[in-house]
Amino acid sequence: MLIKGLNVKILNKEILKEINLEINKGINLILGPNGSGKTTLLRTIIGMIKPSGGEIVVNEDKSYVPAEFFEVQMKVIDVLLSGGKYTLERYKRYIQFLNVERYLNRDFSTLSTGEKKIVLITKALSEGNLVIMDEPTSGLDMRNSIIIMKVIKKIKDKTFLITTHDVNMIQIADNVILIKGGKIVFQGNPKDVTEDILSELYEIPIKKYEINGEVFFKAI
Ligand SMILES: Nc1ncnc2c1ncn2[C@@H]1O[C@H](COP(=O)(O)OP(=O)(O)OP(=O)(O)O)[C@@H](O)[C@H]1O
Repeated sequence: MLIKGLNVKILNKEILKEINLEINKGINLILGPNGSGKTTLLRTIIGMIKPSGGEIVVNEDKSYVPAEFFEVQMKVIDVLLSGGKYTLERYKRYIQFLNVERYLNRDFSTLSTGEKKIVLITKALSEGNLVIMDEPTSGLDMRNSIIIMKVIKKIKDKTFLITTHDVNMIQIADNVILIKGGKIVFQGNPKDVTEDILSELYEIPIKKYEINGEVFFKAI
């Protein structure tokens, strides 16, 4: 996917300013403070918001996991099949990986927040080649967050565009995009994300730690 000179205005306010991005296969991770424009960018890519300028070139099938979702009175299996594009066969792999079998005949509205999220992630992973996920690990416990991250990391043939507030996801990314005030302030290799860059992004001191070769960031 290619984004060229993208501008988005909402109620006459510039929310995204001159966004240029090349999004390739692997994990593309977007981080930025609250209100920086992450969700607006994802919503513009999926066509929910009309840009005021620029161009988005997408050649793959998109799927989307929103950060917040509406209650629907549907069985989980029908939520998965909604859209009517694919049969159940298509979903079996990730139903199994993410242990969703046990919910299939439950009413979606009766699931917990985290369980709902896992169902929607199962759907998105099964459907799209460009998988767009808004804070997929928020609301998930540590075990489920790790399971989702490991599953995503194992998938080599898809393009992921993921927003998060979890700076420790940086190390599993192939490409890191930092956004502030509607502008891209950094794009590149996770290894090049320094304490200084993150401290400036969030306007608090952040320190980098290495434990057994793994990198962690922590606000101090
Ligand atoms: N429909 C709207 N009307 C008015 N302002 C909006 C609307 N949608 C978004 N905004 C504003 O645009 C800015 C970017 O919002 P957005 O939801 O994209 O941020 P975000 O980076 O996803 O934030 P968060 O981390 O809090 O989820 C915010 O200042 C928000 O208040």
